[in-house]
Amino acid sequence: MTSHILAIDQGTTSSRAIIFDDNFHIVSVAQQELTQFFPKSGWVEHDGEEILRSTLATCHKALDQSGLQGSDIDAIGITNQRETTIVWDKQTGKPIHRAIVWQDRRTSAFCASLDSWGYGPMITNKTGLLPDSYFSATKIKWLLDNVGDARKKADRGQLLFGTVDTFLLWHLTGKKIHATDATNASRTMLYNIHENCWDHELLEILDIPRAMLPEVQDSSADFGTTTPELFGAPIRIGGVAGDQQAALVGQACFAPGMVKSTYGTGCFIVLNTGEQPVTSDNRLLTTIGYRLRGKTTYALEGSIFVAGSAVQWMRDAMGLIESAEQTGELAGQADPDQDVYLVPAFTGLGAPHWDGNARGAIFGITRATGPAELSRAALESVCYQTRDLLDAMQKDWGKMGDTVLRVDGGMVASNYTMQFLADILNAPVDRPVILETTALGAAYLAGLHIGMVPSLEKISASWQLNRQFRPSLDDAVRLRKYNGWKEAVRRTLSTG
Ligand SMILES: Nc1ncnc2c1ncn2[C@@H]1O[C@H](COP(=O)(O)OP(=O)(O)O)[C@@H](O)[C@H]1O
Ligand SMILES: O=P(O)(O)OC[C@H](O)CO
Repeated sequence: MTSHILAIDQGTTSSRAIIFDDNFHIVSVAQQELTQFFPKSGWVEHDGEEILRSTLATCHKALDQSGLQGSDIDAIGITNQRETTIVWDKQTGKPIHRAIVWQDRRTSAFCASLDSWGYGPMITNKTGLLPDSYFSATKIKWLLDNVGDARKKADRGQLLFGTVDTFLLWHLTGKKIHATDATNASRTMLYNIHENCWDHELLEILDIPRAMLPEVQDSSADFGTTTPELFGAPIRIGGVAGDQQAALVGQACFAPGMVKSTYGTGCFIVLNTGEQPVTSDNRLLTTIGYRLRGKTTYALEGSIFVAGSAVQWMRDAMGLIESAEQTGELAGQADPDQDVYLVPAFTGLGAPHWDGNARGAIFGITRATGPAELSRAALESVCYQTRDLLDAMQKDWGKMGDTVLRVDGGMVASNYTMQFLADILNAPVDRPVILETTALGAAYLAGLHIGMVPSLEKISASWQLNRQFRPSLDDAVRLRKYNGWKEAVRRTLSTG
């Protein structure tokens, strides 16, 4: 009989559930968009209960569409938007506040203080990260300091913290399992990635009770079973990883030097650096790529906060397009003589600038500029930022000469964007057959745990190319365009 794995991919834009068969072919997909709340400039929130509801709804829908029962599913793998912070009441399971999303900048000033108090190098040494509001730690502190009697309750052990994986695990297992995996833990700015444990000094500085934190497991491990009433039968949960690390697994980037870039709401480039963590001199993050059988594989990561969300902004806030797909077609019609640049610093700029105070800007508009030029500028901005990060990685890692970038995520459906990416990088870009690599990675992790996937080698052998985009832009044009981008960024930085 065929085996099946249900992958839950709880992303920033939407919750998705995907059922894979034992050849890791997709059997069914269900998706539900998530409400985005922007209560103040630079603040971004989600409703934790909506995250749970939409996740369960998509799981049920994927099961219905496939004609399968809960008892036909051998294991669940969970992957999630990372850093997004939920604090909930242990008794009721209800969040004490909306989830503070990874993009939220409300703790920027406090992070700048951490830096000015001299904690920056210690934080980087221990966690591989920089003191930035992107990560969970200062979001937890904000919740404890600003929500009613949260601090008192936390001190009494009545509150729990989790990233989205942990919150889902808690509810899927009937409030039994309070756990996360090493990849998610490595994004909290509270986890010592070298010693593989929560760091007491950081917890003390941020005044966060240790008892709120989940147990940290391998990415492929026993995460408990779902309560029988949810899907009609208990299902084992065998894999958990943050979405960017799950994509690293789904893209089979297992050898040091292999690199993937995922274009969803944001864009995240992750380079496998093997068993040794590499410290960046160029403001990239050192993070955990995956932890299997107690062995940690490290990665260097560059994080861009706005990728597909620039396209969403064009659609929802500006009303310039009706659907995301339209941007590619419009970009192809844009006037080649107009050098229009969009720097989408809607919530600051991530790597390698880390400027939380920068805000978006458009340069080079004339009376003739319209939706076509703006669409092109939005799509190209993602490619320029990828080049910024790969240049930084090249400096840190130094061995990226013939690296081929493996891409995935919603935005890589755009041929225009992928061709421009290859052009501006002057390097090939490989798009795989399965674009749902994040979910695929979570399914592989669950499959490894239950023995359905024998080895990482087997995963590598299964990776299939859909299309390779090869650079075809004239060198002089590439240089002119990229220099124009760098100038646009320079003028956008809050320090500039
Ligand atoms: N054809 C397309 N062209 C450009 N952008 C696209 C296209 N299709 C989807 N997107 C963008 O990709 C994002 C969705 O990607 P997805 O991987 O589902 O995101 P997430 O995992 O962050 O929820 C959206 O922001 C959307 O605007
Ligand atoms: O939801 P995504 O796919 O944009 O990913 C969000 C990242 O995990 C944030 O670090």
